[in-house]
Amino acid sequence: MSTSPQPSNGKRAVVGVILWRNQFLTIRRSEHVAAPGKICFPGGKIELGESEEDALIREIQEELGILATAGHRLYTNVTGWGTSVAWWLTHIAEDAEVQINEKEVAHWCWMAPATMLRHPDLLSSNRDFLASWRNSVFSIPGIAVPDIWDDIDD
Ligand SMILES: Nc1nc2c([nH]c(=O)n2[C@@H]2O[C@H](COP(=O)(O)OP(=O)(O)OP(=O)(O)O)[C@@H](O)[C@H]2O)c(=O)[nH]1
Repeated sequence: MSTSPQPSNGKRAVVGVILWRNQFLTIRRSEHVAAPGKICFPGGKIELGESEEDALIREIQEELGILATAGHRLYTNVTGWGTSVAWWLTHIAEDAEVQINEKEVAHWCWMAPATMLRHPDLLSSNRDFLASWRNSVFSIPGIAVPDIWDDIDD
């Protein structure tokens, strides 16, 4: 767990890290939301009085039309724009059928960590999450940091 030096603006968000065969479930944000077209994990803002777990499950249902379960919190940071983000290991059923909400999500896919880290459209705060994982600030059960990352600058 890490605390970033940026001050928080009081906004809180939660993000779901969903794994399948050494890949993460990633979305491309739609053109109608903040940070349009950026690549990131599913998630969103935590409403007043809502727990991180409830917000996580609600956001994944809204964006992907699937029922998720919260595993545990992997990491927290504060984005460059002041939002406090909780990053949760999250589980979905093997046979879950994703149906994206096109107002919020343009596309989804499974993406290898190194591909995500190198992606030109990656949401910048996700680079911090991936770099911190790579630097063993936290571990993600079920997946090892890929060796190929030795070649990538962070
Ligand atoms: N969904 C998502 N948000 C992320 C990620 N990483 C990250 O820093 N965030 C930040 O978490 C916050 C949640 O953003 P969001 O725009 O997805 O939330 P939302 O759907 O509730 O927004 P809205 O209701 O205003 O449309 C934003 O500040 C966003 O930049 C990520 O991987 N996925």
